[in-house]
Amino acid sequence: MTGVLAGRSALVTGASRGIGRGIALGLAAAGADVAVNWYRPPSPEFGRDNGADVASVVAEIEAMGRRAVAVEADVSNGAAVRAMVDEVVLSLGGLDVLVNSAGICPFHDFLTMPEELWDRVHAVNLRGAFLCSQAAARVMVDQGRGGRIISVSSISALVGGGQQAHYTPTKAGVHSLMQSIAIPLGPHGITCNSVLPGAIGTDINRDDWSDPQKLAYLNGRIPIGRLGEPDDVAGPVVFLASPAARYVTGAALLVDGGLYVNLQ
Ligand SMILES: NC(=O)C1=CN([C@@H]2O[C@H](COP(=O)(O)OP(=O)(O)OC[C@H]3O[C@@H](n4cnc5c(N)ncnc54)[C@H](O)[C@@H]3O)[C@@H](O)[C@H]2O)C=CC1
Ligand SMILES: C[C@H](O)[C@@H]1OC(=O)[C@H](O)[C@@H]1O
Repeated sequence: MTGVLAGRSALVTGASRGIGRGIALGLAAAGADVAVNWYRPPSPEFGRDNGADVASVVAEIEAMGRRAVAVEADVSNGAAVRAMVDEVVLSLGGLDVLVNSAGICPFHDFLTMPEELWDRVHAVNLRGAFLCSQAAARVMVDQGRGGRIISVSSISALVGGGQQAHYTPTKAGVHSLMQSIAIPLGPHGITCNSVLPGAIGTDINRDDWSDPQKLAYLNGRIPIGRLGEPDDVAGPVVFLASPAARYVTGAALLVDGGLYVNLQ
């Protein structure tokens, strides 16, 4: 889909690594200029510092001949999100595509789960998608040239996880958010959709997949025959961002190699 996004400006949250990084590179390969959101956690318990990672993503995008800008913000902080979107508009001259990819999943037992952990996972995954979507939509409406909002939900919007009682509701919520905002934004030519990745190899599941039995189980359930990679998610996101998807809104696209349908 080279060139289908030429002249468009995109913002990808959580783009310093993992799926967000893959999406940022995919959008740039399709012709978009890209703002790469990253986050510096207040302490290591909130995740690792992404300063070095984001510099390499910016460099890779610039090497493709596109403009790239790194924008730091905690997506759960409304003031920081609105300042980030203002900075993107100033740097790239507008905003046509938002991809909400920032997310966390600190695996935890249900019976001992602290309220604070529940709140943080919701703040980053769901409140963050709301804040970024609202700030971006305001810009898109003012610009008057339509737009695309795409959120990285999950197969976890459809199925449970024994260590994910805090996480799976946020992923169902993110998809529901896209459905609801598709209604007021449709008349402005702004489409709102979600992608639902299955099991994609990134930092978020590195510890969980260090159990060889779990890894073998997951591999065995995927009809396509392998775990996913960030680039597997980028293609469907580029499609949803492209003119070819102009009549797709409020939709959810499973990107899971068939994991969901393979019960037996
Ligand atoms: N890896 C997988 O199997 C799947 C992942 N997902 C979703 O994909 C998205 C990306 O996750 P991965 O790339 O897998 O994990 P990852 O851990 O590699 O990336 C997460 C990104 O979110 C950023 N982030 C975390 N907290 C943030 C905050 N408060 N503000 C801004 N950015 C923040 C991190 O800095 C990082 O760049 C998440 O929303 C996750 O829920 C969905 C389905 C499957
Ligand atoms: C973090 C998990 O391994 C991963 O995240 C998801 O959303 C998938 O459902 C997997 O559970």
